[in-house]
Amino acid sequence: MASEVSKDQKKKMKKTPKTPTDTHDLETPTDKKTKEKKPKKSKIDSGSDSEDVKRSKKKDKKRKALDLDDERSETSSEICQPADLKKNKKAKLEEEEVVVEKKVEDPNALSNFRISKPLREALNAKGIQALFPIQAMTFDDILDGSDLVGRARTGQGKTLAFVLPILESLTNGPTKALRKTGYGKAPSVLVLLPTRELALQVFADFEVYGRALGLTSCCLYGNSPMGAQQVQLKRGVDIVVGTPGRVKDHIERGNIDLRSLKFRVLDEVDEMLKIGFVDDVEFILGKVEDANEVQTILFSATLPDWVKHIASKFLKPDKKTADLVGNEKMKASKNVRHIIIPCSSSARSQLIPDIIRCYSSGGRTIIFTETRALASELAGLLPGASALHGEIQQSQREATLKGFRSGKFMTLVATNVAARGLDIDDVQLIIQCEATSDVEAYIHRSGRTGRAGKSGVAVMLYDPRKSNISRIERESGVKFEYLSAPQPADVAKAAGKEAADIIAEISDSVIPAFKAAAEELLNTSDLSPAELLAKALAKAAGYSEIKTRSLLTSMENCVTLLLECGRPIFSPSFVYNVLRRFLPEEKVESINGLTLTADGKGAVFDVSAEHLDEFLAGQKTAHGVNLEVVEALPPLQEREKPRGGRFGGGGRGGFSNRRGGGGFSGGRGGRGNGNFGRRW
Ligand SMILES: Nc1ncnc2c1ncn2[C@@H]1O[C@H](COP(=O)(O)OP(=O)(O)OP(=O)(O)O)[C@@H](O)[C@H]1O
Repeated sequence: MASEVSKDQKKKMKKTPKTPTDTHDLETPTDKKTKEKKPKKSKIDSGSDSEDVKRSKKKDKKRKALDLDDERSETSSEICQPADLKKNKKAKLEEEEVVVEKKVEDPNALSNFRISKPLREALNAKGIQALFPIQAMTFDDILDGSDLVGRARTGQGKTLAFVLPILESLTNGPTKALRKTGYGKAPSVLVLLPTRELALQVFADFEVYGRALGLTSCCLYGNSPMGAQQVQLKRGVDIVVGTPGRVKDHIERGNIDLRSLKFRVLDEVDEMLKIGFVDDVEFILGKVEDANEVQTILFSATLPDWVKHIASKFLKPDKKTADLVGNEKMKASKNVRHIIIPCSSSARSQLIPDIIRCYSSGGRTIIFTETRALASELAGLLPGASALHGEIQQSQREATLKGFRSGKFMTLVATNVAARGLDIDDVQLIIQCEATSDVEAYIHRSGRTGRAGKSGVAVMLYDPRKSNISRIERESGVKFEYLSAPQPADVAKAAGKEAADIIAEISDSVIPAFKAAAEELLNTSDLSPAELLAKALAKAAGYSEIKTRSLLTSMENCVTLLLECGRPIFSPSFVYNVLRRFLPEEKVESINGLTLTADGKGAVFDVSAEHLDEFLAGQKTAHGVNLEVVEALPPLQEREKPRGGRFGGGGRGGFSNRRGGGGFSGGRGGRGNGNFGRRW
C-alpha cells in the first residue's frame, strides 16, 4: 500500500505544486499556460510573488525591461560610461529575463506554495528560494492535516519538510484557531529526536523560522539543567523539541501539558528505537489522549520493518507516504563519491592525514570510528582534530560541535553519535575507519557529506580479509571505487606545489638576510640549484624523507607482494608452507595481511621494504614459485563466501563487529589449518 501511495506522491512531484491561489487541484505547467485560469483568492497571505510570476510572462517582459531600464539609468550612470552602460543594460536585461524565465519554470519555487511572506523572507535570508523534492512532496499533505511517513536520502532536507508546513498550519492554516496563546500556553508541537545534537539542530530551525512567525520553541535534552527547561515550559512555548528520555521526564513531573498538542513528529525514528528509546517513545506517544486530534509525522532516511510497525500503531490509517527512495537500489546519497581503500588498523593514523590532504578539498572532514576509545586515540594523534562521543560531557560536546561548525578546527573524530542527521556546512570528506557491518550506519555516516545538492567524498578503510564489501554494496546500492592508498610521493608532490606558492608569496625583504647563506650553499653543494630548491621546498612542506606505502595494508615502508605457484591456493596455511620452503621462519612470521586473490590462483601479503630483496632472491631456490611486487591490487577474496564455496572461507561464519579487534597487522605464521579460522 505504501508503494502505491508513494507512486501517487511521485506523480504529484511531476506536477506543479499548489500555488497560494489554488485550493486542491494540482496542475502541470502546461495546464497553467493553456487554461488561462482566473486567479482565485489565496487562503493564506503568501505575498504576491506568484501573481508577479504570472504577470511577468512574455508580453509583459518588454514593459518590465523598460521599467528596469529607467531604474537602472539613475543609479548606474554615476559609475559607467555611456557606451558601457548600453552594453551593461542589455546584458543585465538578458540576465533578468533568464531569471524571470527560471522563476516561472521552477515548480518548486517558494511562491508556488502556501508559504507566508515572513516565512518566505526568512527562507530567502538563508539562501532558500525553492523547496527540495521531499519538501515539495509533503508540504500540502502536512498543511492539509494528514499524518505522514516521509523518507528521503541523507541531506535532502527532511527537517524543513516538516518544519515549514507545521509553522504555516499553526499561524495561517487549520490549527491556527486551536493553538494556545498567552503566558503558560501548552505546546502545540512535540518533536522527538534520538540525540541531543540533533535535537539542538532541529530546535535551531524552529527558532529561526518560528520566530519569523511569532512562535516560540524550547529544546529539552538530558545532561543539562532541568530547572531552566522547567522555567521555559512554565512560561509557555509553541514548540517543544527534545530527546525521548528528557521529554518523558518532564511529562512525568507534570511540566508538559500535552492536551493542546496538534503535531507530534518523530525524526530519525529508526535510530530512536534502535538506541533503546522504544519504551520512552511509546510512553510519550501514548500520552496523547485523543490521537484523532493530533497529526503524527514520521521522518527517516531508512525505514526498517519495525518503523513501519510504529507507523501502523500510532499514525492514522489514511496516512500518506512520501518515499523518495522506494525500491531504488541506491539508498545512500547520490552526491557522494564512495571510495574504499585497504588499510590495516596500525596504518590508519599514518594514512588518514594523506587521505585528508588528497580528498578534503580544504573543507571539513568527519572521521567515524567504531569505538569511543579509538575516537579519542585518533583525535590525539591527528593534528587539529577533536573527538566527539558519548563519554564526553555534554557541555564539551556542544563546544566541540560549535568549534567544528565555526571552522576553529577542521577534523572531527566521532562515533555514531554524529552519524545521524547532523548537518554541518562544508563537510567535504567522510572517513570510516573500518568497514562497518551495519549498512544503515554506512548510509548515514557517508550522508554527512554531499548535502543539499553539494558533492562530497566518503572513504572507507577496510581490511580485505575481514570485510564484506559486496554485502554493503548489495544492501546500500553503492558501487565503491576500489582505490589504493595515496602514495606519500604523490602527496608530497601536491605539498611541494603548495610550498612553492607559499614561497612565491614571501616578501622580498627577507632576501638580503638569507642571500649569503644561499650563495654559499650553491657554491659548496654538488647539487644543482633546482635540486637544492627542491630540498628547501620539501623542508617548507614538512618533509625530510619520502616513504613508500604498501597497497595492501597501507603501512609505510612496506611493499605488497603477489605469490603464485602454478596451482590453485585454497588456504593461507598453504602460502605459509610455501614461504617456509625458501625463507627462514622469522621472515615468514613477519609478513602482514596475507589475503588470497579472488581467482584462487595467488595470495598477496606485505613485507617490510628492507626485507624485499631477501624475499625476491629466495624464490629462485623454490621451484615453481613466483613472487613479484604488485603495482595494483588484484581482486581479493572476501570474508563472506557462500556456504561450501570453493576458496575456503566456509560460509558466513558470523560477521563479527570486531570492536577493538586486533586489526590487520597480525602477521603471525601459524602451522597447519587450525589457527586460520578466526582470521578469515
Ligand atoms: N529547499 C532548500 N533549499 C536549499 N537548502 C536547503 C533546502 N532545504 C534544506 N536545505 C539545507 O539542506 C541541508 C540538509 O537538510 P536536512 O538536515 O534537513 O537533511 P536531512 O534530509 O534531514 O538529512 P539526514 O537524513 O542526514 O538527517 C541543510 O543545510 C538545510 O539547511
